[in-house]
This record gives sequence, C-alpha cells and structure tokens, in this order.
Amino acid sequence: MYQILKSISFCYGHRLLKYQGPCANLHGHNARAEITLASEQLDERGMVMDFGDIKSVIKTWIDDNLDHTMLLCKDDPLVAVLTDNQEKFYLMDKNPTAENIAELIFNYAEQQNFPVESVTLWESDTSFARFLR
Ligand SMILES: Nc1nc2c(c(=O)[nH]1)N=C([C@H](O)[C@H](O)COP(=O)(O)OP(=O)(O)OP(=O)(O)O)CN2
Repeated sequence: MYQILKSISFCYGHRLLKYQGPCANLHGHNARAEITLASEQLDERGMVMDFGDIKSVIKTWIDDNLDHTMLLCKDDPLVAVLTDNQEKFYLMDKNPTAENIAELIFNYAEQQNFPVESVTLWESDTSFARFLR
C-alpha cells in the first residue's frame, strides 16, 4: 500500500453552537488540512497521484469556499445577519467543529474520485481532528 499526504493551509472564522466555553464566541484559526491518499498500485509515473493535481483541485476548492471565510452552522442566527449584510460565509449542515470540517473536505475529495483515505484538520498547533471511512 502506498500513501501520500498533501498539506493545505488556510484560515477561517467560526463559532460552536451547543458549546459552553470560549469557542462559543466568534474566533478564527490558522488551520492546516492534511489530505492522505492511498493506493495499492502506482500509475505509470510511479505516483499515487501528482501532488500538484491534489493542490490544484482541493486547494482551489478550499481557497474558494473556506479560506478567509466564516464557517457557520445552518442553525446559527448569524446566518441571517451575514446574509442581510452581504458578507461571505460557508453554510454547514453541522456544527463547524474540526471534525466536521475534516469530513467536509474528505467528502469533496471523494466526490472528485480521489483515493482519499483520511483528512486531518489541524485547528491549532496542538489540536487536530481526523475523518476517515
Ligand atoms: N473535539 C473538538 N473539541 C474542540 C473543538 C473542535 O472542533 N473539536 N474546537 C474548539 C475550539 O474551536 C478551538 O479549537 C479551541 O480548541 P483548543 O485546542 O482547546 O484551544 P486552546 O487554545 O485552549 O489550545 P491549547 O493549545 O491547549 O492552549 C474547542 N474544542
């Protein structure tokens, strides 16, 4: 089995609903997503996938959708406020925890038919969440 990993850095704002503590307040993170792809076989170039192709597809999606953006749960009352003020946000069905952001990126990679094994979302230097099937 071969594994490759591509790191993509981005920043986002969020707050957690149903949470008692500082993360219930609006705040931001300089995050890093680690996308791990795995394959039993290599292509004719000797690659699971070109790192550049992972970057061009997934980093582009992250840059367009999540980077420098408020990630809000659909139940957050701020959705109406940001909508009224024409501010950018990314609407999530779930609370914007590191776990759910990792799953979001995993699902996108899977939709692109990437052989994704896991997505690890480093929310800070000391905390990460990982999603895998
Ligand atoms: N399982 C999860 N726990 C927490 C999440 C999360 O997404 N999943 N998120 C938060 C906050 O958004 C934020 O990340 C704070 O986390 P924490 O690592 O506790 O931050 P600290 O600054 O206190 O970290 P230290 O390095 O330990 O000082 C909270 N929990």
